[in-house]
Parts: sequence; structure tokens; C-alpha cells
Amino acid sequence: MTLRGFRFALRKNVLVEPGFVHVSSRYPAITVMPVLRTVTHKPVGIARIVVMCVPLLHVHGQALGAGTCPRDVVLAAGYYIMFHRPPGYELVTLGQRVRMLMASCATADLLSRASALEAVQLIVRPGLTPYHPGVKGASPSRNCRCSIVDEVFMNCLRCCSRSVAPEGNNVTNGVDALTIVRQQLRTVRSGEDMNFEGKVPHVVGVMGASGDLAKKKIYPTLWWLFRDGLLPEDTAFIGYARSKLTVAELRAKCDQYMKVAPGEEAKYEAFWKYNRYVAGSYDTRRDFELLDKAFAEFHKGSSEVGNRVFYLALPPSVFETVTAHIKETCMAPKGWTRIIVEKPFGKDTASSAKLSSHLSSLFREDQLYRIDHYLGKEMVQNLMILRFGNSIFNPLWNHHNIASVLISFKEPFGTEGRGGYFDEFGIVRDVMQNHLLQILCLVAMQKPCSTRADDIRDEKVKVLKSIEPPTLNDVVLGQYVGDPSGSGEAKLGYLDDPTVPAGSSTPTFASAVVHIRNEKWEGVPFILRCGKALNERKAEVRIQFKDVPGDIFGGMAKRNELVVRVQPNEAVYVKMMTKTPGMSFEMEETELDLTYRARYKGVKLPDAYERLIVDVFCGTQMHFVRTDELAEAWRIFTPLLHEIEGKKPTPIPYKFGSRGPTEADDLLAKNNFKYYGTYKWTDPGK
Ligand SMILES: NC(=O)C1=CN([C@@H]2O[C@H](COP(=O)(O)OP(=O)(O)OC[C@H]3O[C@@H](n4cnc5c(N)ncnc54)[C@H](OP(=O)(O)O)[C@@H]3O)[C@@H](O)[C@H]2O)C=CC1
Ligand SMILES: O=C1O[C@H](COP(=O)(O)O)[C@@H](O)[C@H](O)[C@H]1O
Repeated sequence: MTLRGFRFALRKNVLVEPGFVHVSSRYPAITVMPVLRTVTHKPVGIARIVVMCVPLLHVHGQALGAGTCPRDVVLAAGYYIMFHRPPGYELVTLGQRVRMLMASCATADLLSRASALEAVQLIVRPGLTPYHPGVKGASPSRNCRCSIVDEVFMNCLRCCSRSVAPEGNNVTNGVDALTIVRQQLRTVRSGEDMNFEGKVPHVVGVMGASGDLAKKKIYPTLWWLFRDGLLPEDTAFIGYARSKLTVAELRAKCDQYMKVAPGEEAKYEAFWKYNRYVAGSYDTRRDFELLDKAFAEFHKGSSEVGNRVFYLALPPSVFETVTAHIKETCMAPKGWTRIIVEKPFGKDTASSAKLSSHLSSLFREDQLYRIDHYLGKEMVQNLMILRFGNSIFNPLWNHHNIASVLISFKEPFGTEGRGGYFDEFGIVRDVMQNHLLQILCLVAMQKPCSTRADDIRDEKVKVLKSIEPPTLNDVVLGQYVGDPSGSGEAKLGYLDDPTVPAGSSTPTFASAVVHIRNEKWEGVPFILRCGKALNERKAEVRIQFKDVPGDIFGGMAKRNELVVRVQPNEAVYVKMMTKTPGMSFEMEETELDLTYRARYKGVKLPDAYERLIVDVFCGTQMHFVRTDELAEAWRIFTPLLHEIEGKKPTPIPYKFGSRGPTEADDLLAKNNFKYYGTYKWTDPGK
């Protein structure tokens, strides 16, 4: 159960008392079924708690982790503890210690093996008997010893440790684990803001199916979710676009991006069997009626009950007309309809407000899922856990201790033929106003009162409202030029891209300083920096702490830095000073290092889109952008964007493959970010 669920449950007048235990012989799992009673001891149902030894690797664990899992799940380090309950009932405490365990791990959703075992021992109190439903003569009874459960659980742990080989490719166990997870996905409803209707037919409409985004991102993601059984049982897909394509032609466009592994061919065939394609224009009602018919075909035989997801992978020019037609002709008659909207969500305050008011005239907020795919990234989601699931950071997280915050996005390639789109938007709209600002919100917001989507988004909005719009004086803008000594694409500058208008002054690099005018952050510069055609691919957050006050080391101590590397090679590390080992009393820089590939060997982290699409099916909006959030984001950047467009400042040229304009380093230095250039990292894995 997640912390949010647990806290919620504690407020309800329902008690839990030990029930019966089922030790699965087939899977490494223990099921405990405590009886739920009201405070007057009237039984109200039976909860089900499953402790499964599931190697994360095999279940693509993160896709099912907190926030995205449609059930009450505490994700242990390699184990799931699942709390099931009858619809409408809340599960309450299983004892103070279990509650503490849950609370300590809840937002992090990480339990150590020891604490998973402890939780089980506490849940399965002495006096319970293992119970095998379906076995003749077996019945719930209260007279047995807990040690049997301990023993089985220990065996599960052993079995699990064996199955998580360093490379983690034990397929047999993985398949079993996935089977379990799939079964759970299809049967459980959660009373909070998640709800996975595993048995109801669902149809995903990919609007703009012939396009680039569809073939590179949407169809591959749908296939991976289908392959792993993470979609409702009866899910079909309809592509819609103007081009007259057959499903076979659509498939041919997507094939190279689908990453079909050997052995998955039959499943891949099956995936395409669930696909249809409807060609139609974006502004003709009749075509949308035909699309609606295609949807209805999939709902036949289920009393026409069926849910619909529309993924709008479309150019902004047709957005309004398509959504209006969806609303008029294609809404699910019995079931929900959800609309996934891809950026750009407008170009400035006015255009975004127009789009938002158009959308909200058609759909409720809970039907709208605005994707910012950075919110689906592992380390971006981890920001909440790092901050609020640890007591060490929170007291330091303010202007008393933090000198500056640097949030960076770097890409080692240029516009690659997307110059037409890019030139209209520029790097500020493409990356800074959305991805970097979303990260900033998660770094700077106050603790939300729960992990419910709207509690989090309320806090994000508060941060945004406290940000003063930057002006040109707070910004360094750059544009890449070819590097004559580089090779291939690196020889070419932005203006050499044939899709870019001649003489364009659109920035491909921007560094901007923003200030959050609230009590927590007064005086702390937040520097947002992003660029294309740079020296590396990297997205990271760098929290730089202030110099040690009352220095006794003659200025030798360098500032501490907490670095959260979003990509590549996810890591969290704290740069700190230590005594140089040996006789001397010198000091040197070192780090506390959590490198994911070392700590979570072989764990496959799901793609951001996978997580987010599962979220849409579950109806959780935690990782999606709310209308007011978007309006605030535009309020912050619109004045700057208009100033750039009005004054057309010449961007500073920087070489393809460089770190960007050196003026950006000067901006950092001016804003209380110290770079020493002395830190040396030794990769322990090498
Ligand atoms: N767990 C792990 O995998 C760990 C890896 N490391 C690695 O060690 C290396 C060094 O760590 P890091 O924390 O980056 O150490 P540093 O503090 O030395 O920072 C190095 C980075 O500073 C930036 N920089 C260079 N010149 C300037 C300047 N004049 N002003 C401001 N910034 C400048 C560059 O990044 P930019 O171009 O972005 O500005 C450079 O990559 C990195 O490659 C890091 O990934 C370190 C610890 C743990
Ligand atoms: O939204 C965008 O993001 C990508 C970078 O995404 P990543 O997941 O590969 O980091 C960027 O290339 C693109 O320009 C931008 O529109």
C-alpha cells in the first residue's frame, strides 16, 4: 500500500485482524488474508496481502511502482508487498511496527529484504496457519505456528536471490512473476486516484498515426506494454491519419523502432492483429463517424462497454478541429474517454490559453493528459522520493544552506532535419519552458500533503506562481555553428540545415537564471541550461550547498554538491570532503555515490512513455501537466520569448560538440555557482 493509501486508511474506521494465510506452492509468494472489521467489530470483508519475491528485472518493476501501479503496492527491493482489499473498503494498520515500516519506505516504496521479512512476520502474527485454498480439508484456522511461514518466506528469499543473477536474465522466474503481476493488474481496483479496469475492452486511437512521433515513440511503447501484458486484456489500437495506409504499411513504417527480440515474433504478430487503420481527414465529421464505428467494433459483445484513449500525435494546426470532432462523434458511449495531448501546448500565454480553453470546453480536467515525457523519467520521479522519503535532505533544502541550483539538459546532436519545427519554437519552448521547469518544480516545491496527483500539482503551481519572469538580462542565448575539424554532421551549423530558414536567429542553446520569491528560496538562483549540438548527452540537477561557515581549514573545503543525473546512466551522488587516507591531515574531494547500474544490476528501467501510458490507463494524473500549471509556465517565459522575438538578439555562436558559449559559464559564476575543476571521479566499476 502506498503511503497515501495508508494515511488515508488510517483515517477510516476499519480494523484489521489476522485472517488466514495462503502459501503458494507455485510462485514464491505468501498471501495473508486479514479480516476487515468496523470499529464495532462487524466484519466488512477480507483483505488480501501478498508478499511476492519478484525480481524487479522480470516484471519491469518500475513500470508498476508507486504512482503508476494500479494497485496498493509497496515495492520492496526485489519484492512486492501487495495489499488487496474489497472495493469500497480501506485497509488499516496491521500493527504499529508494520505501519512504521510502511511509513518509512512508503514514498520511496523501497524495503530492504530484512524489512520485507519483518513486515511479513508482523503481518503474519503467531497463531496463523498456512492455508491452501482448493486443497481438500484445508481451512482457515488460528492454531498454527508462524515459523512455517517464516521458513517458506525465507525459501522465497533464497529462491529470489538465486533468480536475480547479476545480469538478471532468469527467464522462467520472470515469466512467472509477470504472470502474477498481470493477474493482479486485471483484478484489482483501487479506491484512490488509480483504477485499472483489466477486463473492460479498451481501444487506443493514435491520431496522426502516419507521423514521426507515432512510429518512433507511440507504437513502440504500445507494443512493449502489449508484449509485457501491462495493458488491459482486451486492448486494441486504431491508427488515424490522412495518408491512405494499410495496417501492413503502417507496420512497415514502425518496424525498425519496435525492438522485437528473438522469440517475440509470435507476440509481435498478435500485436498487429489488434491493430486497425482508418484514413480520414482531420476536419470532416463523416470521417470521424467512420472512426467511431471502428471503435465500436471493438466494443461489440461487451454490451458496448469500453474505454477509449486518444493519443494526439498531431501538428498543433489540427489540434482544435480534431479534438472537437472527437468530442462530437467519438466519445465512448459507455466507459471513459481520455485524451493524451503532446506538446507544444501553445507558443505563449495567449495561444496556450486559447488551446486550454478550447480543450476545457470539450473535456473535463480528469480526461486530459498533457504529456511532458520528462515526468516519466526514473530520476525525475525519484526527486520526490529523495526529497521527502529521506530525513537528511529536507532540513537543508532552503536558502540557508543551498547556494544555487543548476538544472541542465544537453544533447550531442543538432536539429537533424527537424529544423522547420524547431525554428518556429526554439530551445526555450522546446526544452526549458517544459522539461526543465517541471524538474525545477519538483526540486523546489514544498512537501505536498499527500502523493495524490492534485496535492502534488497544487504544490508545483505554488512554486511557479512565485517565479519572477526572467528577462534578456538573465539569459545567455547561443546558436551552434559547424566545427570544421569535426566529422559528419558536426561540420554543419544550425543554419546549414536546409529545413532552417536562412539567417534565422533562433537559439539552440539557452541558459536562464530564475528566482523563486518565497520564504524557502529567497536569494537562491535557479539556473536552467539547455542546448543542442553540445559535447555530450546529459540531463542533471546540481544542488550546490553554501561554503562551510566558520572555516577552520584555510579555504580548502570545496562546496558540497548533490547531483541527480537523470540521464544517461542514472545516478545520485553527493560531492563531499574527506580526510585524505593515511598519515596526513589533508582533505580531498570525494563522493557518496548511488550509481544505478551498480546498485540495481540488470534492472531494466522502463521508458518514460511506458510509465506514462500505463498511468493513463490507471487514471492517475500525478505525472501529467494540469491546465493551471501550464498557464503559469507560460506566464514565466512569455515575456522573455516576446522580447527575443521582438529584439531578435544575435545568439552567441558556439561550435558543434562544444560545451556551449563560455558566457554561460560566466552566468553561472555570477549566480553563486562555483566551479572548481578539481574534482576527480574514479569509476569503481572500472
Ligand atoms: N555515479 C557516477 O556515475 C558518478 C560519476 N561522476 C562523473 O565524474 C565526472 C565529474 O563529476 P562532476 O560532478 O561533473 O564534476 P565537476 O564538478 O568537476 O564538474 C564537471 C563538469 O563541470 C562543468 N564545467 C566545466 N567547466 C566549467 C566551468 N568553467 N564552469 C562551470 N562548469 C563547468 C562541465 O559540465 P557541463 O558542460 O555540463 O557544464 C563538467 O563536465 C562526471 O563525468 C560525472 O558524471 C562523478 C560522481 C559519480
Ligand atoms: O521534448 C523533447 O525532448 C527531446 C529529448 O528527449 P530525451 O528523452 O531524449 O532526453 C529533444 O530531443 C526534443 O528536441 C524535445 O522536443
